[in-house]
Amino acid sequence: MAILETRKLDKWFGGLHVTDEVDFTLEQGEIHCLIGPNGAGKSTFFKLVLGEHSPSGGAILYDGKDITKAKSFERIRHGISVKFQVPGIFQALKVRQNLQIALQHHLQGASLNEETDRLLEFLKLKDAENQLAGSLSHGQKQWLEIGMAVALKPKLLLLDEPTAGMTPDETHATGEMVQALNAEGVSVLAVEHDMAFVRQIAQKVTVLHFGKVFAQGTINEIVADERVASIYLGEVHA
Ligand SMILES: Nc1ncnc2c1ncn2[C@@H]1O[C@H](COP(=O)(O)OP(=O)(O)OP(=O)(O)O)[C@@H](O)[C@H]1O
Repeated sequence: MAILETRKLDKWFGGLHVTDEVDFTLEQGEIHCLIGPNGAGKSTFFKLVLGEHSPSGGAILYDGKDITKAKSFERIRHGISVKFQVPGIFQALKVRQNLQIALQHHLQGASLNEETDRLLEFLKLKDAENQLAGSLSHGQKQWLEIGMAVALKPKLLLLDEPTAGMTPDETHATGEMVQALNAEGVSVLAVEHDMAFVRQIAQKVTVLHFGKVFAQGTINEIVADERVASIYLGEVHA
């Protein structure tokens, strides 16, 4: 069963066709990566799924329900959570306080503390729990941001370039976190440029090009596809 489906999803910005009749399916329990050259429309697709842009046409279904016209906060309440490229953490608060702000939406008292501890361990931030979030390294900030998204107990986690600016070790550790979340039942849609990361986590890959679905398959199928290689070299036009 699909947790997320788009049908002929369309978005124009003025005369620019940025999302072009995209039919996309993300199965329940899947880790699905969205790749494509700069300007392919990946972030726009994300924002359409989140309700930050309204589509020019087509439909978005989440867990079998039509959410095309639902507000962003309603989508989040139904279990869609997102980590954007730019950390949205509270820099002047401690790491622990950041997580508690997100967790207190559904937890209080002892269980709030227990879950904060569990999440700190999971994010490899236990030693940094009393540091101000603004003083964390770039990679640690990204993990805290993932933690803030995970704290909302999503069924579908959207990750926009979660490993941007990370070292290879941090990238690998992030992949392990995503896989652990997935093992707990979270479906994941990630926009990512780092192909090592995509290879590590993706069960399915969709390639966008000029706003259209250009190719879909396993990572091995995608890297073996010469047409996909050529769009990154700017040789193929839709
Ligand atoms: N709010 C907007 N208004 C007008 N044009 C926009 C807007 N947002 C994005 N675009 C344009 O839409 C196209 C797709 O942009 P988008 O950010 O979705 O691509 P992307 O695949 O995420 O790119 P990147 O990998 O560089 O982040 C680009 O040409 C961009 O300039």
